[in-house]
Amino acid sequence: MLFLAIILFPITHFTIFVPATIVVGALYILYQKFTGISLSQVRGPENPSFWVGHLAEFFQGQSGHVDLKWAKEFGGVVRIKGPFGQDRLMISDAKALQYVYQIGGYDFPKSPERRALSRSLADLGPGWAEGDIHKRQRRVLAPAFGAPEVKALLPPVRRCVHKLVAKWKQLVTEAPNGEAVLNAPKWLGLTTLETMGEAAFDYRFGALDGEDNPLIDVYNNFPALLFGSPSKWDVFVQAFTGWLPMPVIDFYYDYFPSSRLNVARENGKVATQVSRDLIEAKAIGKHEGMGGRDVLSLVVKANMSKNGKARLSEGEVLAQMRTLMLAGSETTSKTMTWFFFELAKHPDVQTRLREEIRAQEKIIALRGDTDFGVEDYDDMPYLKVVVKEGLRMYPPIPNAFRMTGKDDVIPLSKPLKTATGEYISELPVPKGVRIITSIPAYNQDPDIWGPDAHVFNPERWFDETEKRASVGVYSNLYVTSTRKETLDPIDTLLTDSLSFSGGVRFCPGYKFALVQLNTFLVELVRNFEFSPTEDLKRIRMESCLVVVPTLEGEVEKGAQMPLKVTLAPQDGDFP
Ligand code: HEM
Repeated sequence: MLFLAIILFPITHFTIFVPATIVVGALYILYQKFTGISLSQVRGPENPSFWVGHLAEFFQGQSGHVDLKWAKEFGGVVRIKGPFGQDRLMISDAKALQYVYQIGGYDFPKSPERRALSRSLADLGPGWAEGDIHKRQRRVLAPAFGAPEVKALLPPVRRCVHKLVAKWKQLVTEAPNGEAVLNAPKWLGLTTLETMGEAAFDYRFGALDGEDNPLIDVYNNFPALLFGSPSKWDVFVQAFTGWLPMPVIDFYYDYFPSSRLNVARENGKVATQVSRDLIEAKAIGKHEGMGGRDVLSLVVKANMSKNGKARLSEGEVLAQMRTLMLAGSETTSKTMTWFFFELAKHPDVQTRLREEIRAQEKIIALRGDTDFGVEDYDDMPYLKVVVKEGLRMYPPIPNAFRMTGKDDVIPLSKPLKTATGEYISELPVPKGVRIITSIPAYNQDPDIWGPDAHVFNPERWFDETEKRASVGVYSNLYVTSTRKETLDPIDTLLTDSLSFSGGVRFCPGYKFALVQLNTFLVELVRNFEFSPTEDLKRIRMESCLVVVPTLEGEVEKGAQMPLKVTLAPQDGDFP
Protein backbone atom coordinates (compact mmCIF):
# COMPACT_ATOMS: atom_id res chain seq x y z
CA MET A 1 0.00 0.00 0.00
CA LEU A 2 2.90 2.31 0.82
CA PHE A 3 4.23 1.70 -2.70
CA LEU A 4 0.81 2.64 -4.10
CA ALA A 5 0.74 5.75 -1.94
CA ILE A 6 4.19 6.81 -3.21
CA ILE A 7 3.04 6.34 -6.81
CA LEU A 8 -0.18 8.15 -6.07
CA PHE A 9 1.41 11.03 -4.21
CA PRO A 10 2.07 13.26 -7.22
CA ILE A 11 -1.26 12.15 -8.71
CA THR A 12 -3.27 12.91 -5.56
CA HIS A 13 -1.27 16.07 -5.04
CA PHE A 14 -1.80 17.62 -8.43
CA THR A 15 -4.83 15.95 -9.90
CA ILE A 16 -6.94 16.09 -6.77
CA PHE A 17 -5.82 19.00 -4.65
CA VAL A 18 -5.05 21.65 -7.27
CA PRO A 19 -8.11 21.37 -9.57
CA ALA A 20 -10.36 20.51 -6.64
CA THR A 21 -9.14 23.65 -4.88
CA ILE A 22 -10.08 25.83 -7.85
CA VAL A 23 -13.48 24.16 -8.39
CA VAL A 24 -14.38 24.15 -4.71
CA GLY A 25 -13.25 27.75 -4.27
CA ALA A 26 -15.35 28.95 -7.21
CA LEU A 27 -18.39 26.92 -6.14
CA TYR A 28 -18.11 28.21 -2.61
CA ILE A 29 -17.99 31.84 -3.69
CA LEU A 30 -21.12 31.25 -5.86
CA TYR A 31 -22.82 29.41 -3.01
CA GLN A 32 -22.12 32.28 -0.64
CA LYS A 33 -23.70 34.72 -3.10
CA PHE A 34 -26.92 32.79 -3.58
CA THR A 35 -27.75 31.07 -0.28
CA GLY A 36 -30.58 32.55 1.74
CA ILE A 37 -29.09 33.03 5.22
CA SER A 38 -26.05 35.22 5.42
CA LEU A 39 -23.59 35.57 8.27
CA SER A 40 -22.33 38.90 6.96
CA GLN A 41 -23.98 40.73 9.87
CA VAL A 42 -21.76 38.90 12.38
CA ARG A 43 -18.63 40.91 13.15
CA GLY A 44 -15.14 39.51 13.16
CA PRO A 45 -11.50 40.28 12.43
CA GLU A 46 -10.36 41.18 8.92
CA ASN A 47 -9.49 38.21 6.73
CA PRO A 48 -5.69 37.94 6.58
CA SER A 49 -5.51 35.25 3.87
CA PHE A 50 -7.69 33.94 1.03
CA TRP A 51 -6.12 30.48 1.39
CA VAL A 52 -6.35 29.82 5.10
CA GLY A 53 -8.41 32.70 6.48
CA HIS A 54 -7.86 32.96 10.23
CA LEU A 55 -7.03 29.31 10.70
CA ALA A 56 -3.26 29.79 10.63
CA GLU A 57 -3.51 32.35 13.44
CA PHE A 58 -5.86 30.04 15.31
CA PHE A 59 -3.79 26.85 15.06
CA GLN A 60 -0.29 28.32 15.04
CA GLY A 61 -0.78 30.70 17.96
CA GLN A 62 -0.85 29.81 21.63
CA SER A 63 -3.97 28.04 22.78
CA GLY A 64 -6.80 30.36 23.78
CA HIS A 65 -4.91 33.59 23.12
CA VAL A 66 -6.61 34.54 19.91
CA ASP A 67 -10.00 33.28 21.19
CA LEU A 68 -9.82 35.66 24.14
CA LYS A 69 -8.71 38.56 21.94
CA TRP A 70 -11.56 38.06 19.44
CA ALA A 71 -14.20 37.44 22.11
CA LYS A 72 -13.16 40.65 23.88
CA GLU A 73 -13.35 42.67 20.69
CA PHE A 74 -16.42 41.19 19.01
CA GLY A 75 -18.46 39.41 21.69
CA GLY A 76 -19.74 35.86 22.24
CA VAL A 77 -20.07 34.98 18.54
CA VAL A 78 -17.28 35.95 16.17
CA ARG A 79 -17.21 35.44 12.41
CA ILE A 80 -13.83 34.18 11.31
CA LYS A 81 -12.70 32.89 7.93
CA GLY A 82 -11.56 29.53 6.66
CA PRO A 83 -10.06 28.80 3.22
CA PHE A 84 -11.53 30.79 0.28
CA GLY A 85 -13.20 33.26 2.62
CA GLN A 86 -15.49 30.58 4.06
CA ASP A 87 -17.41 31.85 7.09
CA ARG A 88 -16.91 30.08 10.41
CA LEU A 89 -18.27 31.01 13.82
CA MET A 90 -16.30 31.04 17.04
CA ILE A 91 -18.75 30.79 19.92
CA SER A 92 -18.25 31.56 23.62
CA ASP A 93 -21.68 32.99 24.46
CA ALA A 94 -23.19 30.88 27.28
CA LYS A 95 -26.67 30.37 25.84
CA ALA A 96 -25.32 29.73 22.35
CA LEU A 97 -22.95 27.12 23.79
CA GLN A 98 -25.76 25.50 25.68
CA TYR A 99 -27.75 25.35 22.45
CA VAL A 100 -24.90 23.84 20.44
CA TYR A 101 -23.78 21.31 23.07
CA GLN A 102 -27.05 20.28 24.70
CA ILE A 103 -30.22 21.38 22.98
CA GLY A 104 -28.94 20.92 19.45
CA GLY A 105 -26.87 17.83 20.28
CA TYR A 106 -26.60 15.72 17.14
CA ASP A 107 -27.96 18.62 15.04
CA PHE A 108 -24.45 20.03 15.49
CA PRO A 109 -22.36 17.12 14.22
CA LYS A 110 -18.61 17.13 13.90
CA SER A 111 -17.47 18.39 10.50
CA PRO A 112 -16.30 15.66 8.07
CA GLU A 113 -12.64 16.68 8.35
CA ARG A 114 -12.77 16.47 12.17
CA ARG A 115 -14.53 13.09 12.03
CA ALA A 116 -11.85 11.81 9.67
CA LEU A 117 -9.18 13.12 12.04
CA SER A 118 -10.88 11.34 14.97
CA ARG A 119 -11.02 8.15 12.91
CA SER A 120 -7.29 8.39 12.23
CA LEU A 121 -6.60 8.87 15.95
CA ALA A 122 -8.95 6.31 17.45
CA ASP A 123 -10.77 4.52 14.64
CA LEU A 124 -14.57 4.28 14.60
CA GLY A 125 -14.96 5.14 18.31
CA PRO A 126 -17.10 7.84 19.96
CA GLY A 127 -14.91 10.66 18.65
CA TRP A 128 -15.92 9.64 15.12
CA ALA A 129 -19.46 8.34 15.70
CA GLU A 130 -22.62 10.42 15.30
CA GLY A 131 -26.31 9.92 16.12
CA ASP A 132 -27.52 6.41 16.96
CA ILE A 133 -24.07 4.83 16.59
CA HIS A 134 -22.67 7.36 19.06
CA LYS A 135 -25.55 6.76 21.51
CA ARG A 136 -24.99 3.01 21.32
CA GLN A 137 -21.26 3.38 22.02
CA ARG A 138 -21.89 5.72 24.95
CA ARG A 139 -24.42 3.29 26.45
CA VAL A 140 -21.76 0.58 26.53
CA LEU A 141 -19.14 2.94 28.01
CA ALA A 142 -21.43 4.41 30.69
CA PRO A 143 -21.49 1.53 33.24
CA ALA A 144 -17.70 1.66 33.52
CA PHE A 145 -17.77 5.28 34.70
CA GLY A 146 -20.40 5.27 37.46
CA ALA A 147 -19.41 6.66 40.89
CA PRO A 148 -18.83 3.25 42.61
CA GLU A 149 -16.86 1.94 39.63
CA VAL A 150 -14.64 5.01 39.60
CA LYS A 151 -14.07 4.86 43.36
CA ALA A 152 -12.70 1.36 42.84
CA LEU A 153 -10.05 2.87 40.55
CA LEU A 154 -8.53 4.98 43.33
CA PRO A 155 -6.15 2.29 44.75
CA PRO A 156 -4.35 1.61 41.44
CA VAL A 157 -4.13 5.36 40.75
CA ARG A 158 -2.65 5.91 44.23
CA ARG A 159 -0.22 3.05 43.71
CA CYS A 160 1.13 4.66 40.53
CA VAL A 161 1.41 8.10 42.12
CA HIS A 162 3.27 6.59 45.09
CA LYS A 163 5.73 5.16 42.60
CA LEU A 164 6.28 8.65 41.20
CA VAL A 165 6.72 10.03 44.72
CA ALA A 166 9.42 7.42 45.40
CA LYS A 167 11.22 8.29 42.12
CA TRP A 168 11.13 12.01 42.82
CA LYS A 169 12.28 11.56 46.43
CA GLN A 170 15.31 9.75 45.12
CA LEU A 171 16.05 12.45 42.51
CA VAL A 172 15.55 15.27 45.00
CA THR A 173 17.68 13.77 47.77
CA GLU A 174 20.49 13.00 45.30
CA ALA A 175 20.37 16.52 43.77
CA PRO A 176 22.79 19.27 44.95
CA ASN A 177 21.20 21.18 47.87
CA GLY A 178 18.25 18.80 47.77
CA GLU A 179 16.72 20.72 44.87
CA ALA A 180 16.03 18.91 41.59
CA VAL A 181 14.85 20.51 38.36
CA LEU A 182 12.28 18.16 36.88
CA ASN A 183 10.46 18.30 33.57
CA ALA A 184 6.90 18.06 34.90
CA PRO A 185 5.06 16.94 31.71
CA LYS A 186 7.49 14.05 31.18
CA TRP A 187 6.95 12.59 34.66
CA LEU A 188 3.26 13.37 34.90
CA GLY A 189 2.74 11.95 31.41
CA LEU A 190 4.47 8.66 32.26
CA THR A 191 2.56 8.34 35.52
CA THR A 192 -0.80 9.08 33.91
CA LEU A 193 -0.09 6.50 31.26
CA GLU A 194 0.69 4.02 34.03
CA THR A 195 -2.53 4.88 35.89
CA MET A 196 -4.52 4.48 32.67
CA GLY A 197 -2.87 1.12 32.11
CA GLU A 198 -3.53 -0.19 35.62
CA ALA A 199 -6.95 1.34 36.30
CA ALA A 200 -8.48 1.35 32.85
CA PHE A 201 -7.02 -1.82 31.38
CA ASP A 202 -5.53 -3.75 34.28
CA TYR A 203 -2.25 -3.59 32.40
CA ARG A 204 1.28 -2.59 33.43
CA PHE A 205 3.07 -0.34 30.98
CA GLY A 206 6.17 -0.19 33.18
CA ALA A 207 6.36 3.49 32.19
CA LEU A 208 7.96 4.53 35.49
CA ASP A 209 10.27 1.54 35.60
CA GLY A 210 12.04 2.43 32.36
CA GLU A 211 10.64 -0.67 30.68
CA ASP A 212 10.60 -1.00 26.92
CA ASN A 213 7.04 -0.82 25.77
CA PRO A 214 6.04 0.15 22.22
CA LEU A 215 2.95 1.93 23.56
CA ILE A 216 5.07 4.31 25.64
CA ASP A 217 7.03 5.20 22.51
CA VAL A 218 3.96 5.87 20.41
CA TYR A 219 2.18 7.93 23.09
CA ASN A 220 5.28 9.85 24.13
CA ASN A 221 4.95 13.41 22.78
CA PHE A 222 2.16 12.17 20.49
CA PRO A 223 0.08 15.42 20.33
CA ALA A 224 3.12 17.65 19.92
CA LEU A 225 4.55 15.50 17.10
CA LEU A 226 1.22 15.27 15.31
CA PHE A 227 -0.20 18.75 15.80
CA GLY A 228 2.61 20.99 17.09
CA SER A 229 3.61 24.09 15.06
CA PRO A 230 1.63 23.32 11.88
CA SER A 231 2.69 25.09 8.69
CA LYS A 232 0.14 27.11 6.68
CA TRP A 233 0.07 24.23 4.21
CA ASP A 234 -0.79 21.77 7.02
CA VAL A 235 -3.58 24.07 8.15
CA PHE A 236 -4.90 24.53 4.63
CA VAL A 237 -4.89 20.82 3.74
CA GLN A 238 -6.59 19.84 7.02
CA ALA A 239 -9.37 22.39 6.42
CA PHE A 240 -9.59 21.70 2.71
CA THR A 241 -10.23 17.98 3.17
CA GLY A 242 -13.61 19.01 4.56
CA TRP A 243 -14.82 19.71 1.03
CA LEU A 244 -13.86 16.30 -0.30
CA PRO A 245 -16.08 13.19 -0.26
CA MET A 246 -15.61 11.11 2.91
CA PRO A 247 -13.80 8.16 1.20
CA VAL A 248 -11.25 10.60 -0.27
CA ILE A 249 -10.67 12.19 3.14
CA ASP A 250 -10.22 8.74 4.66
CA PHE A 251 -7.79 7.84 1.86
CA TYR A 252 -5.84 11.02 2.63
CA TYR A 253 -5.54 10.11 6.31
CA ASP A 254 -4.69 6.48 5.58
CA TYR A 255 -2.19 6.83 2.74
CA PHE A 256 -1.15 10.40 1.98
CA PRO A 257 2.64 10.58 2.47
CA SER A 258 3.16 12.77 5.53
CA SER A 259 5.52 12.44 8.46
CA ARG A 260 2.83 13.85 10.80
CA LEU A 261 0.17 11.41 9.63
CA ASN A 262 2.70 8.60 9.96
CA VAL A 263 2.82 9.36 13.70
CA ALA A 264 -0.95 8.76 13.92
CA ARG A 265 -0.73 5.63 11.74
CA GLU A 266 2.05 4.11 13.82
CA ASN A 267 0.18 4.95 17.02
CA GLY A 268 -2.96 3.33 15.60
CA LYS A 269 -1.16 0.13 14.60
CA VAL A 270 0.53 -0.35 17.96
CA ALA A 271 -2.47 0.68 20.07
CA THR A 272 -4.81 -1.64 18.16
CA GLN A 273 -2.44 -4.59 18.54
CA VAL A 274 -1.96 -4.01 22.28
CA SER A 275 -5.73 -3.58 22.72
CA ARG A 276 -6.40 -6.82 20.85
CA ASP A 277 -3.85 -8.70 23.01
CA LEU A 278 -5.44 -7.32 26.17
CA ILE A 279 -8.95 -8.32 25.20
CA GLU A 280 -7.72 -11.81 24.31
CA ALA A 281 -5.84 -12.05 27.61
CA LYS A 282 -9.03 -11.12 29.44
CA ALA A 283 -10.98 -13.73 27.51
CA ILE A 284 -8.60 -16.45 28.71
CA GLY A 285 -8.58 -15.16 32.29
CA LYS A 286 -5.16 -13.48 32.45
CA HIS A 287 -4.74 -9.93 33.79
CA GLU A 288 -7.34 -10.24 36.52
CA GLY A 289 -5.40 -8.18 39.07
CA MET A 290 -8.30 -5.75 39.49
CA GLY A 291 -10.85 -8.53 39.77
CA GLY A 292 -12.61 -7.44 36.60
CA ARG A 293 -13.27 -3.91 37.90
CA ASP A 294 -11.01 -2.11 35.44
CA VAL A 295 -12.68 -0.01 32.74
CA LEU A 296 -11.96 -2.44 29.92
CA SER A 297 -13.48 -5.42 31.76
CA LEU A 298 -16.58 -3.38 32.55
CA VAL A 299 -16.93 -2.24 28.93
CA VAL A 300 -16.54 -5.82 27.69
CA LYS A 301 -19.08 -7.01 30.28
CA ALA A 302 -21.58 -4.24 29.45
CA ASN A 303 -21.23 -5.14 25.80
CA MET A 304 -21.87 -8.84 26.45
CA SER A 305 -25.11 -7.95 28.21
CA LYS A 306 -26.44 -6.17 25.13
CA ASN A 307 -28.23 -7.91 22.33
CA GLY A 308 -28.14 -7.65 18.57
CA LYS A 309 -27.76 -4.14 17.29
CA ALA A 310 -27.12 -2.66 20.75
CA ARG A 311 -23.87 -4.61 20.96
CA LEU A 312 -20.54 -3.21 19.74
CA SER A 313 -18.55 -5.12 17.14
CA GLU A 314 -15.02 -6.30 17.98
CA GLY A 315 -13.64 -3.38 15.95
CA GLU A 316 -15.78 -0.94 17.93
CA VAL A 317 -14.57 -2.34 21.26
CA LEU A 318 -10.98 -1.86 20.09
CA ALA A 319 -11.87 1.68 19.06
CA GLN A 320 -13.24 2.38 22.57
CA MET A 321 -9.91 1.33 24.02
CA ARG A 322 -7.91 3.52 21.68
CA THR A 323 -10.23 6.42 22.46
CA LEU A 324 -9.90 5.93 26.21
CA MET A 325 -6.16 5.64 25.99
CA LEU A 326 -5.86 8.86 24.03
CA ALA A 327 -8.68 10.88 25.63
CA GLY A 328 -7.74 9.73 29.12
CA SER A 329 -3.98 10.07 29.31
CA GLU A 330 -3.01 13.25 27.48
CA THR A 331 -5.87 15.34 28.89
CA THR A 332 -5.27 14.45 32.53
CA SER A 333 -1.48 14.66 32.38
CA LYS A 334 -1.42 18.03 30.62
CA THR A 335 -4.07 19.50 32.97
CA MET A 336 -2.00 18.34 35.91
CA THR A 337 1.13 19.92 34.45
CA TRP A 338 -0.63 23.30 34.29
CA PHE A 339 -1.87 22.85 37.88
CA PHE A 340 1.74 22.53 39.07
CA PHE A 341 2.72 25.51 36.93
CA GLU A 342 0.25 27.66 38.89
CA LEU A 343 1.21 26.12 42.24
CA ALA A 344 4.87 26.88 41.54
CA LYS A 345 3.96 30.49 40.79
CA HIS A 346 1.68 30.80 43.84
CA PRO A 347 3.52 29.61 46.99
CA ASP A 348 0.62 30.96 49.10
CA VAL A 349 -1.84 28.61 47.37
CA GLN A 350 0.58 25.74 47.72
CA THR A 351 1.11 26.37 51.44
CA ARG A 352 -2.61 26.66 52.15
CA LEU A 353 -3.27 23.45 50.24
CA ARG A 354 -0.49 21.66 52.12
CA GLU A 355 -1.92 22.85 55.45
CA GLU A 356 -5.30 21.42 54.51
CA ILE A 357 -3.62 18.15 53.50
CA ARG A 358 -1.77 17.96 56.85
CA ALA A 359 -5.02 18.61 58.74
CA GLN A 360 -6.76 15.85 56.79
CA GLU A 361 -3.79 13.51 57.40
CA LYS A 362 -4.51 13.84 61.13
CA ILE A 363 -8.18 12.97 60.66
CA ILE A 364 -7.17 9.99 58.55
CA ALA A 365 -4.64 8.87 61.20
CA LEU A 366 -7.31 9.15 63.92
CA ARG A 367 -9.48 6.68 62.08
CA GLY A 368 -6.48 4.37 61.89
CA ASP A 369 -5.84 4.84 58.20
CA THR A 370 -2.98 6.25 56.13
CA ASP A 371 -4.48 6.76 52.71
CA PHE A 372 -6.77 9.47 51.39
CA GLY A 373 -10.14 8.29 50.07
CA VAL A 374 -12.58 10.04 47.74
CA GLU A 375 -14.56 11.14 50.82
CA ASP A 376 -11.42 12.83 52.18
CA TYR A 377 -11.04 14.80 48.96
CA ASP A 378 -14.65 15.79 49.30
CA ASP A 379 -13.99 17.07 52.84
CA MET A 380 -11.20 19.37 51.63
CA PRO A 381 -12.76 22.62 50.41
CA TYR A 382 -9.50 24.25 49.39
CA LEU A 383 -8.41 21.24 47.34
CA LYS A 384 -11.76 21.36 45.55
CA VAL A 385 -11.43 25.01 44.58
CA VAL A 386 -7.83 24.56 43.42
CA VAL A 387 -9.00 21.76 41.10
CA LYS A 388 -11.93 23.82 39.83
CA GLU A 389 -9.78 26.86 39.22
CA GLY A 390 -7.06 24.84 37.49
CA LEU A 391 -9.62 23.29 35.17
CA ARG A 392 -11.23 26.66 34.50
CA MET A 393 -7.92 28.25 33.53
CA TYR A 394 -6.46 25.26 31.69
CA PRO A 395 -9.08 23.29 29.75
CA PRO A 396 -6.84 20.69 28.06
CA ILE A 397 -9.23 20.39 25.08
CA PRO A 398 -9.88 24.06 24.41
CA ASN A 399 -12.18 23.81 21.40
CA ALA A 400 -14.86 21.58 19.93
CA PHE A 401 -15.25 21.60 16.16
CA ARG A 402 -18.82 21.20 14.97
CA MET A 403 -21.04 22.32 12.10
CA THR A 404 -24.68 23.23 11.71
CA GLY A 405 -26.59 20.14 10.54
CA LYS A 406 -29.56 22.26 9.34
CA ASP A 407 -30.61 25.88 8.97
CA ASP A 408 -30.99 26.97 12.57
CA VAL A 409 -31.44 29.89 14.93
CA ILE A 410 -28.91 30.09 17.77
CA PRO A 411 -30.12 31.94 20.90
CA LEU A 412 -27.75 34.30 22.69
CA SER A 413 -27.40 35.21 26.37
CA LYS A 414 -25.91 38.63 25.68
CA PRO A 415 -27.10 40.91 22.86
CA LEU A 416 -24.61 40.72 20.02
CA LYS A 417 -23.63 43.88 18.18
CA THR A 418 -23.88 43.39 14.42
CA ALA A 419 -21.86 44.94 11.61
CA THR A 420 -24.59 47.57 11.16
CA GLY A 421 -24.50 48.52 14.85
CA GLU A 422 -27.81 46.85 15.78
CA TYR A 423 -28.06 44.33 18.63
CA ILE A 424 -29.53 40.86 18.12
CA SER A 425 -30.60 38.28 20.73
CA GLU A 426 -30.59 35.29 18.36
CA LEU A 427 -28.60 34.42 15.30
CA PRO A 428 -29.97 32.68 12.17
CA VAL A 429 -27.34 30.33 10.69
CA PRO A 430 -27.43 28.33 7.47
CA LYS A 431 -26.76 24.58 7.29
CA GLY A 432 -23.11 23.56 6.93
CA VAL A 433 -21.42 26.38 8.84
CA ARG A 434 -18.30 25.30 10.76
CA ILE A 435 -18.50 26.17 14.43
CA ILE A 436 -15.56 26.38 16.82
CA THR A 437 -16.59 26.51 20.45
CA SER A 438 -14.11 28.36 22.63
CA ILE A 439 -13.87 26.93 26.11
CA PRO A 440 -11.10 29.39 27.14
CA ALA A 441 -13.22 32.38 26.07
CA TYR A 442 -16.22 31.00 27.98
CA ASN A 443 -14.19 29.96 31.05
CA GLN A 444 -12.59 33.41 31.18
CA ASP A 445 -15.58 35.54 30.26
CA PRO A 446 -15.36 38.55 32.64
CA ASP A 447 -19.16 38.87 32.67
CA ILE A 448 -19.36 35.41 34.20
CA TRP A 449 -16.19 35.19 36.28
CA GLY A 450 -15.52 38.85 37.06
CA PRO A 451 -12.86 41.34 35.97
CA ASP A 452 -10.10 39.04 37.26
CA ALA A 453 -11.33 36.18 35.04
CA HIS A 454 -7.85 35.85 33.50
CA VAL A 455 -6.18 35.36 36.91
CA PHE A 456 -5.64 32.04 38.72
CA ASN A 457 -7.56 32.64 41.93
CA PRO A 458 -9.06 29.58 43.67
CA GLU A 459 -10.74 31.90 46.19
CA ARG A 460 -13.31 32.96 43.61
CA TRP A 461 -15.10 29.64 44.06
CA PHE A 462 -15.88 30.44 47.71
CA ASP A 463 -17.93 33.43 46.62
CA GLU A 464 -21.10 31.62 45.61
CA THR A 465 -23.08 34.86 45.38
CA GLU A 466 -20.94 36.11 42.57
CA LYS A 467 -21.58 37.11 39.02
CA ARG A 468 -22.06 33.63 37.62
CA ALA A 469 -25.70 34.15 38.59
CA SER A 470 -25.90 36.70 35.81
CA VAL A 471 -26.08 33.97 33.21
CA GLY A 472 -28.08 31.63 35.46
CA VAL A 473 -28.10 28.01 34.55
CA TYR A 474 -25.91 28.54 31.56
CA SER A 475 -22.83 29.16 33.63
CA ASN A 476 -23.01 25.55 34.56
CA LEU A 477 -23.54 23.77 31.28
CA TYR A 478 -22.50 20.34 32.32
CA VAL A 479 -24.39 19.94 35.58
CA THR A 480 -27.64 21.25 34.15
CA SER A 481 -27.37 18.83 31.27
CA THR A 482 -27.15 15.66 33.26
CA ARG A 483 -27.57 15.06 36.92
CA LYS A 484 -28.24 17.64 39.52
CA GLU A 485 -30.34 15.44 41.73
CA THR A 486 -27.96 12.47 41.97
CA LEU A 487 -25.02 14.15 43.63
CA ASP A 488 -22.43 11.78 44.96
CA PRO A 489 -19.19 12.85 46.72
CA ILE A 490 -17.35 12.40 43.44
CA ASP A 491 -19.89 14.52 41.60
CA THR A 492 -19.50 17.38 44.03
CA LEU A 493 -15.84 17.57 43.04
CA LEU A 494 -17.06 18.51 39.60
CA THR A 495 -16.01 21.74 38.04
CA ASP A 496 -18.64 24.29 37.05
CA SER A 497 -16.67 25.38 34.03
CA LEU A 498 -16.99 23.92 30.57
CA SER A 499 -13.71 22.02 30.62
CA PHE A 500 -15.39 18.58 30.53
CA SER A 501 -17.70 19.73 27.73
CA GLY A 502 -21.45 19.21 27.90
CA GLY A 503 -24.46 17.66 26.16
CA VAL A 504 -24.30 14.48 24.11
CA ARG A 505 -20.51 14.41 23.99
CA PHE A 506 -19.69 15.37 27.59
CA CYS A 507 -16.54 13.68 28.83
CA PRO A 508 -17.51 10.21 30.11
CA GLY A 509 -14.21 9.94 32.00
CA TYR A 510 -14.61 13.09 34.10
CA LYS A 511 -15.09 11.30 37.44
CA PHE A 512 -12.03 9.20 36.83
CA ALA A 513 -10.11 12.31 35.78
CA LEU A 514 -11.13 14.04 39.03
CA VAL A 515 -9.96 11.08 41.10
CA GLN A 516 -6.63 11.28 39.30
CA LEU A 517 -6.27 15.05 39.60
CA ASN A 518 -7.07 15.00 43.33
CA THR A 519 -4.74 12.09 44.01
CA PHE A 520 -1.81 13.63 42.14
CA LEU A 521 -2.32 16.98 43.86
CA VAL A 522 -2.63 15.54 47.36
CA GLU A 523 0.23 13.07 47.11
CA LEU A 524 2.67 15.41 45.39
CA VAL A 525 1.95 18.55 47.43
CA ARG A 526 2.07 16.41 50.57
CA ASN A 527 5.61 15.36 49.73
CA PHE A 528 7.15 18.15 47.63
CA GLU A 529 7.41 21.87 47.28
CA PHE A 530 7.35 23.35 43.78
CA SER A 531 8.88 26.60 42.64
CA PRO A 532 9.42 28.20 39.23
CA THR A 533 12.61 28.07 37.17
CA GLU A 534 13.80 30.94 34.95
CA ASP A 535 12.64 28.88 31.96
CA LEU A 536 9.00 29.36 32.92
CA LYS A 537 9.26 32.90 31.53
CA ARG A 538 9.43 31.25 28.09
CA ILE A 539 6.47 28.95 28.58
CA ARG A 540 4.05 28.58 25.66
CA MET A 541 0.61 27.01 25.62
CA GLU A 542 1.05 25.00 22.44
CA SER A 543 -2.16 24.17 20.62
CA CYS A 544 -1.79 20.45 19.81
CA LEU A 545 -5.38 19.12 20.13
CA VAL A 546 -4.58 19.21 23.85
CA VAL A 547 -2.69 22.16 25.36
CA VAL A 548 0.97 21.19 25.62
CA PRO A 549 3.52 23.30 27.53
CA THR A 550 6.58 24.08 25.43
CA LEU A 551 9.40 26.60 25.74
CA GLU A 552 9.74 29.53 23.36
CA GLY A 553 12.68 28.81 21.05
CA GLU A 554 12.59 25.07 21.81
CA VAL A 555 9.14 24.13 20.55
CA GLU A 556 10.55 21.25 18.51
CA LYS A 557 11.69 19.54 21.72
CA GLY A 558 8.04 18.88 22.61
CA ALA A 559 6.49 19.11 26.08
CA GLN A 560 8.66 21.00 28.58
CA MET A 561 7.99 22.63 31.91
CA PRO A 562 11.04 22.53 34.17
CA LEU A 563 10.08 23.04 37.84
CA LYS A 564 12.27 23.23 40.93
CA VAL A 565 11.29 20.46 43.31
CA THR A 566 12.38 20.09 46.95
CA LEU A 567 11.03 18.01 49.82
CA ALA A 568 7.94 19.60 51.38
CA PRO A 569 8.18 21.10 54.85
CA GLN A 570 6.86 18.71 57.48
CA ASP A 571 4.29 19.61 60.13
CA GLY A 572 6.65 21.34 62.53
CA ASP A 573 8.28 23.33 59.69
CA PHE A 574 5.20 25.44 58.98
CA PRO A 575 5.57 29.08 59.92
C1 HEM B 1 -8.69 16.54 32.98
C2 HEM B 1 -9.08 15.51 32.30
C3 HEM B 1 -10.07 15.53 31.17
C4 HEM B 1 -10.68 16.57 30.54
C5 HEM B 1 -10.59 18.05 30.88
C6 HEM B 1 -11.52 16.01 29.48
C7 HEM B 1 -12.30 16.78 28.61
C8 HEM B 1 -13.03 16.25 27.58
C9 HEM B 1 -13.77 17.03 26.63
C10 HEM B 1 -13.84 18.55 26.60
C11 HEM B 1 -14.35 16.17 25.76
C12 HEM B 1 -15.31 16.52 24.62
C13 HEM B 1 -14.65 16.74 23.30
C14 HEM B 1 -15.68 17.16 22.27
O1 HEM B 1 -16.65 17.83 22.60
O2 HEM B 1 -15.49 16.83 21.10
C15 HEM B 1 -13.98 14.83 26.15
C16 HEM B 1 -14.36 13.69 25.51
C17 HEM B 1 -14.02 12.43 25.92
N1 HEM B 1 -13.32 12.09 27.04
FE1 HEM B 1 -12.46 13.37 28.36
N2 HEM B 1 -11.39 14.66 29.50
C18 HEM B 1 -10.54 14.31 30.53
C19 HEM B 1 -10.17 13.04 30.90
C20 HEM B 1 -10.73 11.89 30.41
C21 HEM B 1 -10.50 10.56 30.94
C22 HEM B 1 -9.63 10.24 32.15
C23 HEM B 1 -11.19 9.69 30.13
C24 HEM B 1 -11.31 8.20 30.20
C25 HEM B 1 -10.70 7.39 30.98
C26 HEM B 1 -11.85 10.48 29.10
C27 HEM B 1 -12.62 9.96 28.09
C28 HEM B 1 -13.23 10.72 27.12
C29 HEM B 1 -13.92 10.15 25.96
C30 HEM B 1 -14.09 8.66 25.67
C31 HEM B 1 -14.41 11.21 25.22
C32 HEM B 1 -15.19 11.15 23.90
C33 HEM B 1 -16.64 11.37 24.20
C34 HEM B 1 -17.52 11.43 22.97
O3 HEM B 1 -17.07 11.88 21.89
O4 HEM B 1 -18.67 11.04 23.10
N3 HEM B 1 -11.56 11.81 29.31
N4 HEM B 1 -13.17 14.91 27.27
